[in-house]
Amino acid sequence: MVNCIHKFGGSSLSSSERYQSVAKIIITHTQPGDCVVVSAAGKTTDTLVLLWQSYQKQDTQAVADILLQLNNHQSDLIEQLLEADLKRSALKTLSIELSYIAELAQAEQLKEAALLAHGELWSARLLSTYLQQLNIEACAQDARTLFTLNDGELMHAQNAQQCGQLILPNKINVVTGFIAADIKGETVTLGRNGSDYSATLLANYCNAKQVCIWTDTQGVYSTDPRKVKKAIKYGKICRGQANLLARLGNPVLHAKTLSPLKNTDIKLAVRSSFDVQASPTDIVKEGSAKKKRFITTLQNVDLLMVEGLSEGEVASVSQLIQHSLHHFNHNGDVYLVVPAAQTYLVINYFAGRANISESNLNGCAIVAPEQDVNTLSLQALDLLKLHSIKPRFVHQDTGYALLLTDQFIDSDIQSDLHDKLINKGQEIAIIVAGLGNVGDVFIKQLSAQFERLSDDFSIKLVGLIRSKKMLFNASGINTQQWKTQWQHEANSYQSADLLNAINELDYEHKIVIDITASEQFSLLYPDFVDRNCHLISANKYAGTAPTTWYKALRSNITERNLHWRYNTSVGAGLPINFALADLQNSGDKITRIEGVFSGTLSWLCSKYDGTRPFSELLLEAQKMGFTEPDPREDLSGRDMQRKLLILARELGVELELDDISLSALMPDELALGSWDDFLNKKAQLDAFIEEHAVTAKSKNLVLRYTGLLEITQGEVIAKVGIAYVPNGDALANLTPGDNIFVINSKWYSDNALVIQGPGAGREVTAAGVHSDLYWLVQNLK
Ligand SMILES: NC(=O)C1=CN([C@@H]2O[C@H](COP(=O)(O)OP(=O)(O)OC[C@H]3O[C@@H](n4cnc5c(N)ncnc54)[C@H](OP(=O)(O)O)[C@@H]3O)[C@@H](O)[C@H]2O)C=CC1
Ligand SMILES: N[C@@H](CC=O)C(=O)O
Repeated sequence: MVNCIHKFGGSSLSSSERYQSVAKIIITHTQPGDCVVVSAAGKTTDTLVLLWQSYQKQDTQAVADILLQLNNHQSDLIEQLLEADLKRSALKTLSIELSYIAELAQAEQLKEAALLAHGELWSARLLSTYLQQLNIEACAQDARTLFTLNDGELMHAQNAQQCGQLILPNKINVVTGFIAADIKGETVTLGRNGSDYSATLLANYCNAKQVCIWTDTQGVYSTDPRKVKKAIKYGKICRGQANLLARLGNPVLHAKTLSPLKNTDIKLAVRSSFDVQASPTDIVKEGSAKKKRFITTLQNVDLLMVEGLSEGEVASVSQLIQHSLHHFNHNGDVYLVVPAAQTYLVINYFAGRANISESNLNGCAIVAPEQDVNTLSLQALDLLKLHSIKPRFVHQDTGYALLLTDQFIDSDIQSDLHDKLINKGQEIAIIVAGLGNVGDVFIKQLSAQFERLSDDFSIKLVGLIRSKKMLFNASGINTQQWKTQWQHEANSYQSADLLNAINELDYEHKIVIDITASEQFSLLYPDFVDRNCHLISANKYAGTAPTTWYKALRSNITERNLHWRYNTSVGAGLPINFALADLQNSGDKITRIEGVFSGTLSWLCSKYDGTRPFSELLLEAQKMGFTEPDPREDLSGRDMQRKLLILARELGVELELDDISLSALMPDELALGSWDDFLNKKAQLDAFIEEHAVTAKSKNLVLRYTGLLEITQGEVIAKVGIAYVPNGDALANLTPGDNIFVINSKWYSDNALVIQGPGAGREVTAAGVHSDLYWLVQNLK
């Protein structure tokens, strides 16, 4: 039984390293009986086309040179991948084949399709042999034995039978893409990019459950991500829109690819073979995904007016020029959009029934939900006018608008169109983890925040997560009544349930807001990022994770154009991270940060005067929502140590948590055991503090808990701990609960920059998380 047809394009097989990556994907993502459809490696098809053209021009030197080039490329791949007998035999077969091509060329008997077929044959043979070398049951399948065409038409019933007989249920079948045979057994091709078509055809013939197209992009985007940085990757798009896109300039999918899936339940996914963890774009049946907005660009096309176009003619002419074509009715006439380079072939095909209406046009198409098309088309026209672009032809139809001009639409204009038309009205899904002190207040403030942001986005709270239960509702949770909904609908969950729920969300943007203090939850960040979620953290664990993990997370976030905000992880609502980023972005160099970075310890030390036991004050601070869930995180200095590490990393200093020296504000033994054990021993804490306070007082100083980060000529001093501070010192005179950051830099060298204010508390921290959310959403625009 064929479960999945995987397809790997040329870029996925362009080097021996790429073959190795593909083999890894096959090992982890296939089961016996599955098929792997392959294209020619790298630019092999282009080289074979060049060979064909040189042969036609009878340029024997070029033919010999290109054959040598092909030999070198294939031999290198074989040398690097195969061993011993397998290598010798593969090199021998290659040499025989290339000699045979040379002989045919000399005898003037080369045939184009049979020549081009070699690219896919080489890929299938090499990959299957390499898999065998890795002890995987694999075989190469020549698609000319599976797909037969009669007079250009696929013989579906016969092909399904052939596939049923030849696809081996106990092996990985590595099948050549792009090629087929006619009824005489001669090689024919399925057109440029025909390998995707081979994969969906095979899925149809084998009744597979799904097709996975592995490519060099991460999926289907709202526009070309190479030109528009803020292009949005969609998790799901429906087949109708995918079809339109294929005909209107989006190169990821080709119109033909989708046709074998019509009226079937076969799933189709587009995903990256370069970034296997990245979530795919699923191309789903009509109605199974919301309609999305896209902008595609067209370059150098002609507009042909065709008389008496009959059914099937567009498919035939597409096959002839090996390009997806779009046709439409406009004011009673039928038009075809044709790549200018192919116009003469199309005109010939229609033999007097097609005329050029406009030539050498560029343009763009806006594909959108039907109800939005008219407004978007008008907005696009206004924007193009602002860029002094005059359209020559405008057409609107179901689900799209086409604007053609004889001017060039560059990537700046494309970005502007994208910002104003596509980004506007996008949907953002918010998932909040942690509904304790801060989380609860954050959600209370959420509906007002939604209102502030609703001009540009439609934002919904879709997930609430605590340690044991979660509540997910893809169409939105009522922010005012979430507690009632929680009581009735929250369910126990495992991490996999949470990740699946996020996978299913059909939103342009997803933001996971972590207001837990859980290391376990922070370990899911890479999975969230793989699912294209932006992150906001009040939680400090990810920001203080071991450097390798932390760096991998950061680079993954950057690669996917995602954002990670964590301002409240240091200084609660104080804009410390903003300030540091701003100073550094303006060319300053920070050399020293000293201060009190714990609201809890600030409050406790300022409040403590010996009249009440320190432990009593600690319980009060806990009640006020200042402390960590386990206040010993604060007393141990660990929490402040984390904050110092986050600050250091903001300055580009590479440190691990334990590189920051620490002395605790409690006896070490109190760190062990449960919270109740701690409470039973609270007298030890009280005695410890009293002793320090008395010693400080005897020196006319006061007890504080401070942190220091100093960077001088490559030397880093990083420490947190107990300090005795003179009464008049800024660190001594804080309002209880305040944090203070005394910053020295190139510009603030003698007179430090000071940021001071409440450094803990439900309201300020929740407001700080909102500030991160606001920043993030503004940066999605
Ligand atoms: N309080 C403050 O003033 C400030 C806090 N912060 C940071 O904000 C975060 C939250 O603090 P606070 O609200 O006081 O903490 P609370 O203890 O009040 O709340 C923590 C929440 O996290 C949930 N949680 C715990 N483990 C997990 C898990 N594995 N998966 C999902 N949810 C989990 C808890 O769920 P359950 O209810 O099921 O236990 C609870 O709802 C902390 O990281 C803290 O450092 C930052 C600045 C200031
Ligand atoms: N326990 C923390 C809360 C914020 O991180 C503190 O008071 O510093």
